[in-house]
Amino acid sequence: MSTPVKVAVTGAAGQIGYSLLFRIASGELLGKDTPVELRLLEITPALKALEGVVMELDDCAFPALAGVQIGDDPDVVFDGANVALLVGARPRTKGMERGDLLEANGAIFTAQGRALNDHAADDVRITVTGNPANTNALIAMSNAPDIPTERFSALTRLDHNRAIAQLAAKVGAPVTDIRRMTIWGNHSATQYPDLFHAEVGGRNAAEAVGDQSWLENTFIPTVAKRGAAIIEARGSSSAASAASATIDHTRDWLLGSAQDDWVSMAVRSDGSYGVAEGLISSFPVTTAGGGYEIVQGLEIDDFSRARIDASVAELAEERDAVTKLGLIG
Ligand SMILES: NC(=O)C1=CN([C@@H]2O[C@H](COP(=O)(O)OP(=O)(O)OC[C@H]3O[C@@H](n4cnc5c(N)ncnc54)[C@H](O)[C@@H]3O)[C@@H](O)[C@H]2O)C=CC1
Ligand SMILES: O=C([O-])CC(=O)C(=O)O
Repeated sequence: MSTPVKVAVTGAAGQIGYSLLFRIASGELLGKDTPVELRLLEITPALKALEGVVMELDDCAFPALAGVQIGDDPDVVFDGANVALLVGARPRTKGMERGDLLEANGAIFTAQGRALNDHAADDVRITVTGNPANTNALIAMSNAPDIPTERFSALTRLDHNRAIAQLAAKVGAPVTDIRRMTIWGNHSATQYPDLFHAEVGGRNAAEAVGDQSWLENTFIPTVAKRGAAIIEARGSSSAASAASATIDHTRDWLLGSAQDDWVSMAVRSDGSYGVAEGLISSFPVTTAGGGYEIVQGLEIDDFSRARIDASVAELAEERDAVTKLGLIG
C-alpha cells in the first residue's frame, strides 16, 4: 500500500465532522484505493466526544483508513498534513448573519494559519468551511506566509450544489444535465448564483428558464438564503450537505473536475472580473493536477456586474473589519 495521505479535519466532533469523517474514511475524498490517515483537531472539552467518534470509525473497519490521531494542539495535529479541512468554528444560530461570526471565529484561523505554515506538508491544500468561510480563509492565508496563496480556498460548493438543485427542479431536468453553474463572491446572502453562463442539456440556463422574475425574485434569494432556511427548519445549520460539498470541492481540486464543465470555488482573486486582488472570492474554476484556474473570458452584463460588485464589496468590508481586529497584517 502507498503512503497514507494525511487529511486534517478541525471541529471533528461537530455536526459536519460527524458526516465528513465517515465519507473521507470510506474513500469518497481520494478514492477507495488511497489510504488515508485522519488527523482530527478539537478543543480540549470536545476531545472525549471525539474519542467516541473515533470508536465508531474503528467500528466501520474502513479498508482505506490507515490511522486516526486526535488532539487539541494544531502544531501536532497539522504535522505533515497534505490536506486540511478547516471546519471547526462556532456556527450561526437563528437571526445571525455569517458575518456576525467574524470576531468569534477569526481568532481560530490566525492560530491555525500559523500552525499550517509551520507544520503542514509542502503540498498542503486547505479548504475552509467554517464561517465566515471566505474571510476565515483570508485570515489563515495571511498568517501562513510560506504557503503559496493558491493552496487556500473557501467553500462555496454548497451554494453551487444548491443552485444546481433549484435549477434542475425548475426546468424538470436531472441534476446531471446541468453544467457551468457559477457562484460569485461571498458565501453569504450577497452571493450571486449565475444562470447566464450555466447550461441545461447544452442550452443556456437563463434562456431555458425564460423567466427573469423567477431568476431574480425566487432563484437568487432561495439559493443565497438557503442556509438560513435550513436553520429555521432544522434548528441547526446544514451539516450533511455541507460535508458533502466539502468532499466535492476538495476531491475535484485534488483529482480534477469534469471536462467541459467547471465548479465554484472561493480562491484568492488575481483581479479577474474586476474582483479586488487578494480577496478570497468565489469564481468559476477548472481543476486539474491538484491546481485550479479561474475560467476567463465570460461576458458579464450589467445585471451580473451589479451583483458581483455588491458581494465583493461585502468581502472588502469583512477584510477591513478583520484588519482592524488585528487578525491580518
Ligand atoms: N461554508 C459552508 O458552506 C458551510 C459552513 N458551515 C460552518 O461550518 C462550521 C462548523 O459547523 P458545524 O459542524 O455545524 O458546527 P458544530 O458546532 O457542530 O461543530 C463545530 C466544532 O468545532 C469545534 N471547534 C471550535 N473551535 C475550535 C478550534 N479552535 N479548533 C478545533 N475545533 C474547534 C467545536 O468544539 C465543535 O465541535 C460553522 O462555522 C458553520 O457555520 C456550515 C454549513 C455550511
Ligand atoms: O447558513 C449557515 O450559517 C450555514 C451555512 O453556511 C450554510 O448552510 O450555507
